Amino acid sequence: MQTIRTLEALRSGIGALRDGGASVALVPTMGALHAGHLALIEAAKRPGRKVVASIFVNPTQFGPNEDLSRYPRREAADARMLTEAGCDLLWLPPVEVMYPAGFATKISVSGVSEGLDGISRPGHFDGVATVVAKLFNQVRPDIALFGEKDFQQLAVIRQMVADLDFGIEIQGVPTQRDDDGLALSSRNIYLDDAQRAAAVALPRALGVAAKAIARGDDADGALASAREALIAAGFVVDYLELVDALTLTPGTDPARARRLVAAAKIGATRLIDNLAVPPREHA
Ligand SMILES: Nc1ncnc2c1ncn2[C@@H]1O[C@H](COP(=O)(O)OP(=O)(O)OP(=O)(O)O)[C@@H](O)[C@H]1O
Ligand SMILES: CC(C)(CO)[C@@H](O)C(=O)[O-]
Ligand code: BAL
Repeated sequence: MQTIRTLEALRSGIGALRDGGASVALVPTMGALHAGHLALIEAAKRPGRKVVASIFVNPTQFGPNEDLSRYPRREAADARMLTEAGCDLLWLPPVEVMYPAGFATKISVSGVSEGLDGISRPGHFDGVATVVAKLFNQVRPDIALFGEKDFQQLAVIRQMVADLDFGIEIQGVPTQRDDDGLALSSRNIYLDDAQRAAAVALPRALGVAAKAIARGDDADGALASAREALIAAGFVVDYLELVDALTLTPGTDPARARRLVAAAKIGATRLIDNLAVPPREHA
């Protein structure tokens, strides 16, 4: 696997990968890789397709009081994991390559980016959309893969790609979880043992609520119980909502696919998770 840090080398590296007619898949990440990221690499692999991963801790998607400075950085271990996983090229741009002096453009996706994390993390999705658009223009992949763990991010990117005619296929990959159900996340390393043990309440509460709502129980009651379970486990709940899986607006129509989405803090660590609530037949 080649590790590349300049745009010139990236251009020739991608050109070499495409030699002979291969297509290119891109897996954008912020590094500190875990099995969730490797599932994206695995899902990207196909005969006749080369896999490019990017690692860039994007400053513009972090709020002023967020964890940019302490976000885990483990370049060498990440490169080893990607090599073993069969990745063909690692794009590791320095911050001055992504945001040279005078950089002045912002991509802002309205609608799907406005609720949920869009409220709690103002400017976050502008930062994500802008850096992903840059990564798309730099790598020019045929397909890009993103995790469903960041469900709203996936919706924002799908909207941007459709609106701006990127012509890139976007594939969502199901959330990979630890044995007890906690979604894998680079931020899980911030949790101490007691917090890690308590964190399992998040997928559990979502699981109980999703089942109740799917069988037709009162959704507001199920959401309230889930919030109470999180508080009892020591979380401060940011949001726990039932939304339409496509528009991310309140999910009141049981005949449509819905998603339970949550963000909650345990200590200083903010975790997110979500679960599908399938449409009810004959609803
Ligand atoms: N558990 C997971 N299952 C599937 N995909 C995942 C998982 N965790 C992260 N991803 C995906 O990997 C890509 C890169 O994510 P990122 O590098 O931010 O990792 P992360 O674990 O989500 O980090 P963070 O803890 O900062 O949210 C995103 O598309 C994200 O949705
Ligand atoms: C998509 C992404 C790489 C953009 O910085 C980031 O938000 C992430 O890792 O999910
Ligand atoms: N995994 C999404 C990136 C972020 O939280 O900033």
